[in-house]
Amino acid sequence: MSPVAEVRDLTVTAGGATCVDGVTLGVAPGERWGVVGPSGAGKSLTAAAVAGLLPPGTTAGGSVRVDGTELVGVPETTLAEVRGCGVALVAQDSATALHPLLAVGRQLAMPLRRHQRLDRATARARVVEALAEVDLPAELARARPSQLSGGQRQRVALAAALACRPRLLVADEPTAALDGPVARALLDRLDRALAASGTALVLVTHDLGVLAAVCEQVVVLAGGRVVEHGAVREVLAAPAHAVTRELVDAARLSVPEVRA
Ligand SMILES: Nc1ncnc2c1ncn2[C@@H]1O[C@H](COP(=O)(O)OP(=O)(O)OP(=O)(O)O)[C@@H](O)[C@H]1O
Repeated sequence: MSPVAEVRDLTVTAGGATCVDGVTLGVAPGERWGVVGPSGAGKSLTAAAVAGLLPPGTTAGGSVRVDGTELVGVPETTLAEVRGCGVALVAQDSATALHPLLAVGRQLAMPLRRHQRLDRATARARVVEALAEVDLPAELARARPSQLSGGQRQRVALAAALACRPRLLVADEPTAALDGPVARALLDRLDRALAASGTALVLVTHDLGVLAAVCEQVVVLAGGRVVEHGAVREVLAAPAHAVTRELVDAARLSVPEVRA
């Protein structure tokens, strides 16, 4: 099967500095990759490039293909099409991107109608389904984000990302703003929603426990470069690079926690 995402020799420069330097990565359908590394390693910029959402002031080189469509050096219109349904992003602050006063259902339905050209009734049904996938009741479609808890808002952001049934979800520290039990509950929903839809995942996390619980493959970045990659279980059990060893030592992760 052709890969969902193919990243080849990706570079991202900002203000004359090379922040991502030659990253290569292939994501197969349904596969779950974690991206870890110290602060400033280039994890977020790599994730943003894969999602076609690099911030202004940055320039990408190399190649990022999602579902066969090139994202580097293409017009915003092409990126917008791919973001519609090929790839979706959920970030630490995704919940804050929701309009606080606009009903949840309307916000989730808008991209479905625009990108998938669903009629009103079909979009509404899909919104209810997307909310159910993250364990939120249909009535919540009528609520405004300002009426919800932080955890509920982040679940809505996750439902919004998954509503179009993207082939790839890019999640950049999606639980960083949530406390322990709420974060675990969100990851549990993410896990189940991905399993149900067969959506592949690229997950940026600083938490090796989260990595081990959610992902099968990992890429370790340092200084914008890939220093190690492979199966999570193997990399965490026997880290080959000093940076990975430091991360593992810091997390004091026990091997039985690692996802099979
Ligand atoms: N919009 C931007 N403009 C200029 N430089 C940036 C921008 N975004 C990131 N950088 C720089 O690029 C480098 C990599 O940043 P990035 O956010 O990808 O790292 P990270 O591994 O996600 O770090 P953290 O774990 O701290 O979030 C850093 O040196 C950062 O200062």
